[in-house]
Amino acid sequence: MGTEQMLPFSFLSVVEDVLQHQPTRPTDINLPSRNLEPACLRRYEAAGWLRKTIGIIGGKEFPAEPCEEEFRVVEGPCDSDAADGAAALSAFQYFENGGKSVRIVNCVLALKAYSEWKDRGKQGSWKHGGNPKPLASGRPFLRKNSDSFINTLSRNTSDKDGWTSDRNEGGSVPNLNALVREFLSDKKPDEIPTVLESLLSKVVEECERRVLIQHEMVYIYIYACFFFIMFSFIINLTEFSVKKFMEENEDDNQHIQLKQEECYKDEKRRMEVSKKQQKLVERQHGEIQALKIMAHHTRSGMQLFQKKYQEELIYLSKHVHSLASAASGYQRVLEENRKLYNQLQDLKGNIRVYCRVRPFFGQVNNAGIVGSLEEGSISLIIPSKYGKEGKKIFNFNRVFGPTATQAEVFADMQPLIRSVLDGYNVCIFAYGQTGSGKTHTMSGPNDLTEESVGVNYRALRDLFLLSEQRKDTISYDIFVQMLEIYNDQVRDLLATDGSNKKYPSLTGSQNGINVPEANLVPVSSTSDVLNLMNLGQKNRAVSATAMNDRSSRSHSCLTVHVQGKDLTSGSHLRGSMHLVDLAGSERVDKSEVTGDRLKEAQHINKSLSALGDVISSLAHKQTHVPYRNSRLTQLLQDSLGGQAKTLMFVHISPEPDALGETLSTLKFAERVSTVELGAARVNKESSDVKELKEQIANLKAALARKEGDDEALVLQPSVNSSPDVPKLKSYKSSPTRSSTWASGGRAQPKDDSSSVESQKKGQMKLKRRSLDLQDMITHTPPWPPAGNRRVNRKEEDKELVCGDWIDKVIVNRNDSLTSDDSLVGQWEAESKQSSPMMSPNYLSEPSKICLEHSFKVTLHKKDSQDYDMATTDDSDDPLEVATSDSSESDLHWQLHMPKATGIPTISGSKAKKPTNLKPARTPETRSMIPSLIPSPSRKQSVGQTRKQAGAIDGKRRTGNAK
Ligand SMILES: Nc1ncnc2c1ncn2[C@@H]1O[C@H](COP(=O)(O)OP(=O)(O)OP(=O)(O)O)[C@@H](O)[C@H]1O
Repeated sequence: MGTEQMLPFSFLSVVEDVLQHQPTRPTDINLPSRNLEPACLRRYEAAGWLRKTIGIIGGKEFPAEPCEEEFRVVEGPCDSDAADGAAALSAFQYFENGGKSVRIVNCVLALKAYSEWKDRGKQGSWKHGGNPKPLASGRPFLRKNSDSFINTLSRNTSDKDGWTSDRNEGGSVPNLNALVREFLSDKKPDEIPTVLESLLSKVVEECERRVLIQHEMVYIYIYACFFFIMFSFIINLTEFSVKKFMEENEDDNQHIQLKQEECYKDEKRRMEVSKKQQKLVERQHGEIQALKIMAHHTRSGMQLFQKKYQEELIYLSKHVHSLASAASGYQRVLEENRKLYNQLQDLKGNIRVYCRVRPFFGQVNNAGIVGSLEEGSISLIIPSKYGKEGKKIFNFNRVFGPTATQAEVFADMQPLIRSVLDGYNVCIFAYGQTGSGKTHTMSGPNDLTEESVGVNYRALRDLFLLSEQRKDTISYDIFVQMLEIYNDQVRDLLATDGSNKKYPSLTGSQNGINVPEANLVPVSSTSDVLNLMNLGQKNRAVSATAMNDRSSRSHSCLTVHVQGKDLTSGSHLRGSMHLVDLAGSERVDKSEVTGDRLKEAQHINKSLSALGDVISSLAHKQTHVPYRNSRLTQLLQDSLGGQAKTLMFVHISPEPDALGETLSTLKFAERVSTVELGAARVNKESSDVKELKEQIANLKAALARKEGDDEALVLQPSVNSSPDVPKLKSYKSSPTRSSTWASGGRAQPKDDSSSVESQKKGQMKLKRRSLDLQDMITHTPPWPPAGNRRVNRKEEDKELVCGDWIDKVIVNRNDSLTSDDSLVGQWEAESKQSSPMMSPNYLSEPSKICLEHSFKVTLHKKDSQDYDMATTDDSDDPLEVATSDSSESDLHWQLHMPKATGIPTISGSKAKKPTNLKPARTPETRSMIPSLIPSPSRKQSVGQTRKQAGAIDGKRRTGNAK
């Protein structure tokens, strides 16, 4: 029992198996595994029991996997329980793996398993040796678990009913009793004990074997289960681990995925960024390319531009060069223009006017009434009380501001001064109200320095310099006179004897010397000049002390006379220069003075207004210029008309309270600047001319002497009976005068202010002067005395002809016949009174006219060229003939007169009359020339002309009487 209980199988089954496995008894399904052959299986198969033999259990073939078939045969080695167990295990595994049915052949354990499976009511079929039936579909009968299987086996072993019922149910398997009977039925009784014994022993053996096998199986199962469990555990564990790992990894994966996604996104972003960058790079590349192209273009453009620029630069440099040369040319042209302008001025004889503004006393930067200063203009700021408020502009040749230095002022007038050495007469006078700086400009301030010396000193220094430079070609003699005009009286400032000598009337110019009686001092150096200036200032100061500082109320005149001799040609030239410092131009009413001061002011006014009148007459080209209205104009006569170059320095004060005076000063100066004096003439004559002139002078002197002798016989009583007539001064040099100085002078025609009485006196003078001239001819040195004689003769002639002073006027070749005739008439009227020889009656005599005609013809022939020039140019020889004592007309006169007259006596004297009858190209003489031309029209009109002349003369005398 115990064994049974212990055994996992039933004894009966063992018996049954032993019985069944008897080789003698065939069985359809009992396939002893030990001897089961494949042929047996095939037989089963052929019987339809097996659909397919899957494998051979026993270690050779084993179904590794479930097949598609419904039935299966699991055949084990069947030689041991272990093999059965293994087969069963295979079957279980088969089910486990999803197999649908199994047929286990000759497998005890499998049978037991079937039994257990049956007990559970599982569906399916289990055939052991029976006809196989198809199993219904369903779950496998065995559990997966090995432990449960083992338990099942244990239970099945003790469960006999299950087995039986199964057998019964099948009906095909005989029970043990039947088996035993069947086994014993064919045995003999005597064999039974042995058979039983052997059967028993077989059963025991079988039992023992099975127990053994069962034990082994148990162990094997235990091990197997253990391993299985372990394996399952490991597998589960592995699965778990794998799952866990998978789960864990899932996070990681998610993380990684996220990261990857992020990375992907980053990558994507990076890709996008890189794409963008790529695009940017591409774009920039494109731009760079474009820039490169542009740079290339620019470079080529630049090169082109550079090339063009260089070309232009070259062109420009050429242009600039040409411009520079043009500019320098322009400068030259400007300079040339300036020179031409000056020449034009010279030709026109315009009085040049320079304006100088004195500094505002005590206020350095105060311009006062001066608005603006330019080179040639000045504007004054005019307040309303002086009329129209605003700026008034005055134009002059030059304007010097308060800062202008003495040197600058002198530089501009230097050429003018130098022309003195070329034989011109020059007059520079300073005009302006008291205190405006006239003396400062002309002489300089009281404390003289090298810089502050005035134009007087500078002019003389310049003259010395130039004369020194020219000494190889021209030898110069320079003389100086200093005169003062105070209260219309001339005084010699260079008198050394303190005589304070006055010259109430001026007798006329002698060789440009208006006051021959005054000291004429030779100078050869600047120190000489300074000494003389000092002397002049001293004399002036003496007078000033005596006469209550009259320096500003007198005109002072420094006259420089220059005589030059060309050492090569022998020609002579003569120039003079008046440097005049006028008295203040302020009005009398303003100064509110009385007594002597009033008288002084009146004289100043008179002289300045006479100056104004002269200038006005010159400006209006009037035929009559009233030079003799004042000593001042008389003194400046040579320099204010005809041949001189004249410069006026107008001075103004910038102080507002001087505005009225400044305005009138500037207006006057502006008027002066419009005056045309006619072209300046150089006082130059060749040695031949000089010689001839001397001869003329000699002849004239002889004629005059002869004439004088004749007249003396006639007029002796009347001359002697005229004690009032002043004795004519001889033209001998003063003690200080140079021995070389030509004291001969040109007699100026008298102006219309002279009275008829003076004409009579002139006749007296004529006689006396003729005597004097004879003296001079006898006693004076060859050249200057000759000139002297000539000039005196000429002067005498003029006086004889005119009998009165005829003011010098501008030469105007367009003067109308009427004016010519009027002048002729005037002359005739005057000459009628002055001398019977000059009367129209005399002129009308046929023989005299014939004489005149022959003279004129000769003169005309000889001087035709000159005369022609005279008709086209104001600065022609006839003017020289008319106005200059170096005139060549004298020469012709000398040359032709003897031929014409045959005797150089009174007829010659009379023959001079036609000279005075020249038409008024210059009223003095030029006017006479046409009258001598045998023009029918002119001749026809002689009577008429004379009538007109008589009428005008009547008028004039009336005027003179006034
Ligand atoms: N350009 C100048 N620069 C400096 N000082 C000057 C200038 N002009 C004139 N003066 C000064 O002004 C003062 C008056 O000048 P100045 O005596 O020359 O005037 P004036 O017109 O000659 O007067 P008057 O008619 O009374 O002789 C002097 O002291 C002189 O030095």
